[in-house]
Amino acid sequence: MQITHLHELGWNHFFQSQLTLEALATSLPFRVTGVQRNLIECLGLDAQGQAQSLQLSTYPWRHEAPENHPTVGDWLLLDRDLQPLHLLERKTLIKRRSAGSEAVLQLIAANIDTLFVVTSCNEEFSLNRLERYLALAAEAAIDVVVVLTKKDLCADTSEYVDALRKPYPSLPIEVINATDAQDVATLAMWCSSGQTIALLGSSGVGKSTLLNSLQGDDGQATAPIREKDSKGRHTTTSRSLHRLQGGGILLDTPGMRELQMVDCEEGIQSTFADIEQLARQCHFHDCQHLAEPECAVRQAVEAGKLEQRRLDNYHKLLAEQARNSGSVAERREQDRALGRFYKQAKASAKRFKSRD
Ligand SMILES: Nc1nc2c(ncn2[C@@H]2O[C@H](COP(=O)(O)OP(=O)(O)OP(=O)(O)O)[C@@H](O)[C@H]2O)c(=O)[nH]1
Ligand SMILES: [Zn+2]
Repeated sequence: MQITHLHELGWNHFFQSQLTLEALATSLPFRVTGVQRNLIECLGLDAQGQAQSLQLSTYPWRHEAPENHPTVGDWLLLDRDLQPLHLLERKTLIKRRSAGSEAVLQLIAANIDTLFVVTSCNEEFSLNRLERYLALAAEAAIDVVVVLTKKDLCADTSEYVDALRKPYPSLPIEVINATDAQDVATLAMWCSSGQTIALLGSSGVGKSTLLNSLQGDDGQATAPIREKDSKGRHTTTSRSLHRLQGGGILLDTPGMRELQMVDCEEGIQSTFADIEQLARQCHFHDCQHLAEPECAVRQAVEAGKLEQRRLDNYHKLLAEQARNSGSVAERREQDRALGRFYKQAKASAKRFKSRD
């Protein structure tokens, strides 16, 4: 990816304002384009203003909590010798619980401005799934645009739009044929220079198709680009960042799939603001809206004002997030305890050694 100005990578006032004038003059911001095991890939301008893609070791972060490790989309400050100084504060962050039984917090992506939640005008469309995505985005404080694909294969798309409009009147919804570049141009206003976008959606809804259409003639840029690192070695970089026709950046990482709710209570609350509002009229202030008497939420369901499905999903997502957050917190505590154990073991080993 060729760049001549950091703005093309998404650099803006939010990040710049974190730097003192001195830091601005003496350090170099690089954007993280990929993280693989012990290597961080990043892209920026060197001291001569030349575009550079670099691979750096994650070693300086080895003692940091998972939340403080670099992730795709992060801005990393380097010194003039291209050595890492520190990460800049994130505008937004998407995280998840890792797959498998181990409850480890994984960072998915940082500094996304707009999330395109992609779903199709067919049986794949699921309000439950959309509510989950909306809660995740709300928790990360990322703006959402719902993109309904495959309109060309659907006789009447209004039922899908209406189902979303009712609970979310101000949510931007775009109905498109993802294979048609002209149609996809309706998304241009979110894809201008300096903007970072990500796609979220199930397999087969048209994310890759949409990416290709948004890239226009630059479509081939989807393939990994080989660039030289600071030592002149060839590296494959920028695999997760794609430049769009409008100048924006699309951040595409495998981790966006199978997102689970972690630390997401506020996101769920704002996504289900109607239920939260009704809950204020429940007789018990800690009403769970299950079997309590004088529950305004259940009354709304009985009166046909609130879908039973929506209430069920609200309960399900809250339970899921409580379970995941709990286990992540437990896991953090275990890690901390293990860290203390290692430290103690090291200290006593030293003591024994000094006795020899
Ligand atoms: N007719 C039509 N076909 C579409 C549209 N969007 C996607 N498709 C087709 O649907 C199939 C799946 O699209 P992909 O772009 O591969 O879906 P994806 O979301 O990237 O899927 P994963 O890579 O599995 O996550 C492809 O054959 C596309 O050509 C659309 O709006 N209209
Ligand atoms: Zn209630």
